[in-house]
Amino acid sequence: MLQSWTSAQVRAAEEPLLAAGVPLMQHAAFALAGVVARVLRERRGRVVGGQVVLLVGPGNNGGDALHAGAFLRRRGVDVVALALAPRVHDEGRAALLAAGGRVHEVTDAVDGAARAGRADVLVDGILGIGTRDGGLTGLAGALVAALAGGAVEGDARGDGSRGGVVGLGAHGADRPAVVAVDTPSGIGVDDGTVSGPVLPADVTVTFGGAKPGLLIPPAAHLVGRLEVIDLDLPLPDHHPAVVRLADRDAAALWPVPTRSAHKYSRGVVGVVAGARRYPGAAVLATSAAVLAGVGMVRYLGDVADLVVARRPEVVTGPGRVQAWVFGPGVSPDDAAQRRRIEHAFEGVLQRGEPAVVDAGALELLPPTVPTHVVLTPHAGELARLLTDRGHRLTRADVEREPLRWTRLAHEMTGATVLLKGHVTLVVGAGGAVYAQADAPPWLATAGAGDVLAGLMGAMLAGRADDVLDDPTLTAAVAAAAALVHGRAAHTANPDGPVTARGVALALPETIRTLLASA
Ligand SMILES: NC(=O)C1=CN([C@@H]2O[C@H](COP(=O)(O)OP(=O)(O)OC[C@H]3O[C@@H](n4cnc5c(N)ncnc54)[C@H](OP(=O)(O)O)[C@@H]3O)[C@@H](O)[C@H]2O)[C@@H](O)CC1
Ligand SMILES: Nc1ncnc2c1ncn2[C@@H]1O[C@H](COP(=O)(O)OP(=O)(O)O)[C@@H](O)[C@H]1O
Ligand SMILES: [K+]
Repeated sequence: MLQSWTSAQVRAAEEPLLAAGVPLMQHAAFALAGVVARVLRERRGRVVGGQVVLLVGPGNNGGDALHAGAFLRRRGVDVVALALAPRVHDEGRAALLAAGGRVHEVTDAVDGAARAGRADVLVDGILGIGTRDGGLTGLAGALVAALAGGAVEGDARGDGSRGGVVGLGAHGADRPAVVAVDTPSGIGVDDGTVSGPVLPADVTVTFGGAKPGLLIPPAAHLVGRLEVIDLDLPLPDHHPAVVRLADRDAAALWPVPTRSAHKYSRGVVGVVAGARRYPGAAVLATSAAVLAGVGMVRYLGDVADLVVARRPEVVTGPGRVQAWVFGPGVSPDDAAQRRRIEHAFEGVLQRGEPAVVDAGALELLPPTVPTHVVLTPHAGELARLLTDRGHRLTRADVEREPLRWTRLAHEMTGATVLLKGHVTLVVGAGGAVYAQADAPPWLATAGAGDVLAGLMGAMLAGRADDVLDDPTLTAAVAAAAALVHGRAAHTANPDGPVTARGVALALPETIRTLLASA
């Protein structure tokens, strides 16, 4: 499990250690230097003679970079610090100079970007957890915009004149590798927002514990490989701000049948999905539930013949269920499906049956529901859900601030809310937040959401009693389902195209491997 803490939580945790004289910056800088040396070795085969440029801001983040530069200098690395503020960390600056490094005061963004572009490794020590709202501005902003965007020199100067391209470009062995100190500078450290230029990192070396913005999009896309340096900070272990589950966490949440299990004790999942116009969604959702392993799958809808032809294990017609899946391939103006879902919601509200509410069923949601109801919108559906409740939003608004709007949807509806995307966010009881990044982009394909809904329904059916006993469990189960879904896409076809059906078919093998790894 990867846990993360807000800037305020990290500051509170470091306070007693700093008061006791623990040299946290030295520890952080030493570890940072180790990572930079490793990156130099990966790129050039050796550390000695490597060219490192430090981008140094006004605070302790810059101090980390300067001290790391001093350590690297002693290992024979050529280190130049580009000071991007009138004053940089005094001790760090002195340490770098004493070790034979150089400090260059930058006054011109284009000149700074040109110097930075020549490095083997660029260390981004402009801002860390001291970042105020608004992202990078001024000289640092212009320099990073030039580097990150491949901007034309004149653009970076802001004077309209044209010159050579100084940007890093998207790829290429010639561009410097970027190592971010604590966070890529300029991101919203606590919420993952990006409101100005940010240098995308190849590696982010974060201290004490991860920060929420490193896990939440859009900033999460700029982090590269994340390395967490443990500084033994007394962080509130039971109250991380955002969590990312690992395989073993998902395995521990999986409903594994005991020897005495029978099909009813393992759980029945009821699926209200599909229509004559969208029959495939019913097949995919029921298939995923069957293949994820559940006592029984009960299908309610108009395409029962097709579902049974494709999945003979499925039973049709009403009866008892332990958990529901509502909505894949359902249009809210389909009167028969609407009636079935509204009727089933009575069980959800009265008997506490957990439910996954997807696609067309999102529009049939009662005003408020318990947390054992999981909404699974994509960004467009979340925008519509909140617009219907008085917040006019577009898909782009949701993509800019996914945590904010997922949280609001949880607060307004009471449901556990899972926002689908490259990073899948879940906000549940008590405001717990999960951010899963397990899926390849190949998973962005029609029907993949139907598979997620069916798979999650199977998990909830298997743990229906536990979910009722422990309201916090629903969000964890939803996050685990997202993890398994992403892993199944990798299993279906590592690094290549996948179909939703292929992802469903990969579930048994994925779950077996997951349980074996625990
Ligand atoms: N926690 C730990 O355990 C450890 C933490 N360590 C390190 O300390 C780092 C935090 O250092 P920090 O507190 O000095 O803040 P930092 O991010 O360097 O920036 C502060 C300066 O930036 C300025 N500024 C802010 N926003 C701005 C903006 N948008 N645009 C322009 N300027 C802006 C701000 O100005 P002000 O708000 O004061 O006006 C202030 O001058 C942390 O990330 C980690 O690297 C390690 O050394 C040891 C272990
Ligand atoms: N860029 C991406 N990278 C990885 N997974 C993605 C990406 N975009 C979407 N996904 C995943 O693909 C699935 C798509 O679901 P959804 O949008 O509901 O499609 P459908 O309704 O066609 O089934 C979700 O699980 C989502 O998390
Ligand atoms: K930084």
